[in-house]
Amino acid sequence: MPKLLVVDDEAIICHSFRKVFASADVEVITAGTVAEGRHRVAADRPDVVVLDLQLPDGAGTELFSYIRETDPKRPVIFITAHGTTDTAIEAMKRGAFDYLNKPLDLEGMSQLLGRAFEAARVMRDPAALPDDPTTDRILGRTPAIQDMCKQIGRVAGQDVNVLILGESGTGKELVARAIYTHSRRADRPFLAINCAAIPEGLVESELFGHEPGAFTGADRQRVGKFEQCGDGTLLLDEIGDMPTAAQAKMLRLLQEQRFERVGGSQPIATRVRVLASTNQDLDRLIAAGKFRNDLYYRLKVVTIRVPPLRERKDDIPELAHHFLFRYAREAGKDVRGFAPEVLDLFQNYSWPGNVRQLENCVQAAVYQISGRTIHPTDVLSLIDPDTPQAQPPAADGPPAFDLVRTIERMLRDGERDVHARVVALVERELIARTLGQTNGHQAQASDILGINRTTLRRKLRELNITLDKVVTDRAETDDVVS
Ligand SMILES: Nc1ncnc2c1ncn2[C@@H]1O[C@H](COP(=O)(O)OP(=O)(O)OP(=O)(O)O)[C@@H](O)[C@H]1O
Repeated sequence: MPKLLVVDDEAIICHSFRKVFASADVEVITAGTVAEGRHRVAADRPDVVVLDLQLPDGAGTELFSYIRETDPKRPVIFITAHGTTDTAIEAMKRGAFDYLNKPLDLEGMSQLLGRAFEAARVMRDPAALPDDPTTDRILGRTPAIQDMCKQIGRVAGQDVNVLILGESGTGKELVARAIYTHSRRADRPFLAINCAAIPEGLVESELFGHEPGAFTGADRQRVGKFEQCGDGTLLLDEIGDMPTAAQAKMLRLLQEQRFERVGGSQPIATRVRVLASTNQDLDRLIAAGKFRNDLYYRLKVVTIRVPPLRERKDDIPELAHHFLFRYAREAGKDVRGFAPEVLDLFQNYSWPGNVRQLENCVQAAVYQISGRTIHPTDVLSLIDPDTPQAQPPAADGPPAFDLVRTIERMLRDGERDVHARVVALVERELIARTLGQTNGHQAQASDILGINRTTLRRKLRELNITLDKVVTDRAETDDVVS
């Protein structure tokens, strides 16, 4: 369970944090003085620290210095009272994660803490290359993924900026973390910013900070991610969505290793290593005038392409088992494996959402089943039925499953809900094959099956049956699906 240490002498503040995180599976530890805070940091090793600037036996910045010395990566958030913001900004320049103003806004506070826990997780759980037995490994043995890992190994130790390209869910963030983990900056911070998730007008300020009065609402100075990151690594996720003004500033930063805060005129030097990633086609964005060509050329000196899952299907069984064991452990369930038909189904599917979709599919199946084995009926509704590869086998193809073997296995594995699941398997097979015989003609299939068309359509939807050739006459198109 993640641990949060709150160092504040006001009981009401400590109480607010306990209340906000009561239901969030976060252990909240509190301390009222610098000395006690120091003890708690050493004894409890919290993931995130929230620190009041003014404590009875000294300044919060004293404790902050101690934390920076012992673990420079641990996110620290300051609580500032009126008039202490400048000190908080100074702390940000020395690498604090952020600061909260009193009185505390509970919603803003829980969002900020969520980001801090995520940053702590990313830095704590290093992403590793396949031959490294630790933590979040990049799994896969296909040549495509092995080549990618070799490339990561080659560039990680060099201090160059890297552009990571790949479809959504292919593992770009994992690649960025692996580069960081294997770099000389692994003991420095790793921060990520998603350019698509920040309102356009705020991206510049988020990255470079701003001076008071830089724009309406900028009443105080703000330190941006580049200053905050020090000599760490910054991932600019979804860089294709970076607004044009921020792109111009980024270009200058990459050329000169300097930037100015928004509304400021004093150049600030930076040593941050920049990793950028996108799932967009940057060439197309350049052609459309949405992305700067010169910035692209600066970024793409070292480019890593993360292959889509459909181009490395041989990795699917390993990934699927990895997610199965991970989520079975998380759910506290004794799920042991996949029926062979499931792996066939996975191999024949195109996975438009890539590894993330496979992960979500396995996770959902693990959570919803009651037995020890995942069967086709447990995953079919989780795979996009419109993708041709997800279709049931043709009527004249090999049998999709052996009914007797399947029933025997379910009983042997001590599975539950056996009746509903076997009936669904049989129904699916029967309907798919009947429609195969009628060449997709639903009216004829209803006649053969002896069920009305509305029921047939409902079953098609419930059982996720899609058809190669559905003969849809006008009357059928007008039917209402119940
Ligand atoms: N090769 C891999 N081995 C193990 N896990 C992987 C692999 N590739 C991706 N994953 C897992 O798949 C999920 C999605 O990966 P990630 O978030 O890195 O994708 P992404 O390309 O950054 O996605 P997006 O473009 O949507 O942000 C994560 O949980 C990640 O750990």
